Amino acid sequence: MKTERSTHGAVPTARPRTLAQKVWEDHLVAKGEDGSPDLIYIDLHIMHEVTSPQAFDGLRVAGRPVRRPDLTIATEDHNTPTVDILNRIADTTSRTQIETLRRNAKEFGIRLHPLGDAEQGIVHVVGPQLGLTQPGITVVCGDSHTSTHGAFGAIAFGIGTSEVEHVLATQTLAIKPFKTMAINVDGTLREGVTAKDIILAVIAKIGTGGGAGYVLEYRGSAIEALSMEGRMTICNMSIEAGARAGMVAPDEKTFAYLEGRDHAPIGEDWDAALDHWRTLRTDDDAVFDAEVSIDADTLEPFVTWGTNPGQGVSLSGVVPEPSEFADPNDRQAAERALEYMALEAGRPLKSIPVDVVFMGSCTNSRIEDLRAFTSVIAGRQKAEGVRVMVVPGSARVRLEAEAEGLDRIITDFGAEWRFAGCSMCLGMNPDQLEPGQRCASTSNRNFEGRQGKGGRTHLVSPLVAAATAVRGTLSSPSDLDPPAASTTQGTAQQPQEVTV
Ligand SMILES: CC(C)[C@H](C(=O)O)[C@@H](O)C(=O)O
Ligand code: SF4
Repeated sequence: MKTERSTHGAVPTARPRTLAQKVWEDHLVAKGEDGSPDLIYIDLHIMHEVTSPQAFDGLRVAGRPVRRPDLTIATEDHNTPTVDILNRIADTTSRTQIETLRRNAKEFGIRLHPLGDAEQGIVHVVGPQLGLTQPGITVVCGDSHTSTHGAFGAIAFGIGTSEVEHVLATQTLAIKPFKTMAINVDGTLREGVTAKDIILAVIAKIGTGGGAGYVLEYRGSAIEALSMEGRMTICNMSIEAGARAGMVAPDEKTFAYLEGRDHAPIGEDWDAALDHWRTLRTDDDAVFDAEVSIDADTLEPFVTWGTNPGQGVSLSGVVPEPSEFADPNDRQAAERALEYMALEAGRPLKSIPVDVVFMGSCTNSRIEDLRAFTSVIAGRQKAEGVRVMVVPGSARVRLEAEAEGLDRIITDFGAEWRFAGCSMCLGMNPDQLEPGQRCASTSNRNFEGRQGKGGRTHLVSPLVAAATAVRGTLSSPSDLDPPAASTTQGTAQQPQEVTV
């Protein structure tokens, strides 16, 4: 995809810059004067059925075409069922949303990956998988978790429906530059601790509003050690810390992930791209507007106990006492959350039983997430009475998982193996919790009713989700292992295990 903007680094500058500043300045069409927004060029616009209908209506009324259909791509994800996907969608609103997107894509010449297509899936899984998400580009979507794409060193953020219309019409966006915040995560993660635990710990530390107005740059040895999937998990949840965007500087892992993907540059273009991408790092002397540090060595698996993603603690801990919160608002929020979650302060988190385990969402539904999940459940049986749903992020992830035999591990375990989509991440499709049900979920939001009216959500990593599915109570894989002295699996200490 060739865009219309001038050469990379068009704004000559000697001052040390952060990664975000470099990418931003590289996309400036017009600099805003006196505090008014900048106009920036958008390289990639991804769309789904929920936030696009009014934007297309606006274009129709104005008689305007889409300026760059070739930089625009749509997929169906939120309203889609994850079983019987080729049947007529039963719910009228969902069906209308999907049919409207199909009509709009056809009328405006936009590439759409519908249900049943090999590239259909959650919008934030599809972009990277096709190699559309690349270092140094700008990515927007009418969806807050667009921050996911920042894992490649892109500036990627969610926009509202009127902005979607603006981007469709002009391929530009008027927006003020973000302030920059460094999130330094140094050290080595212990076994069983993952990217999801890092980001839950970051949000617990800075709060759900801590990142407001900033683009977060995750850096440090623990971030460098993560796979691209792990980096996507972290950037995905930047919005839950209040930030519109999160980024990781691209490195050899990024390039290796991209090479050979459908839309990755090839030949000389690849070499030229690499030369540019290698410049996309925060300069040594650059100064961030804010910095936060997290010690990776001491992190443990994390779990949320409340109704916002900042209300999280180590899984080995207890439900906190609201009076521990100094801020009266936090105290009140904790009281209300405990009531909604039907939990009492002081209760060990590992004693909490769940009804459902949801393994999916744009936070954790890529192939590596499924590998992590199945590595724990392989050869075991799910806890009795617990419903376990495994939903790949895209049709391609589903195919990959099946080629590796992961689907067999999942169904042998007693879990449901579904088709791709947002599924139980939010209550916009048939996959929902019943009122009062409690769920360990690998998704990113635990708001009241998020997974279905009256449902209760505990956000966890795929490893914790898997161990919880085995034991039926919030657990980490280390709870499943035999004592250190023994290496035998399926012994008397683990009656829940079934040897195959
Ligand atoms: C429906 C969509 C606008 C929304 C978002 O912006 O994030 C959804 O994806 C979510 O996760 O809540
Ligand atoms: S999976 Fe969840 S968070 Fe991601 S886009 Fe879909 S609804 Fe939003």
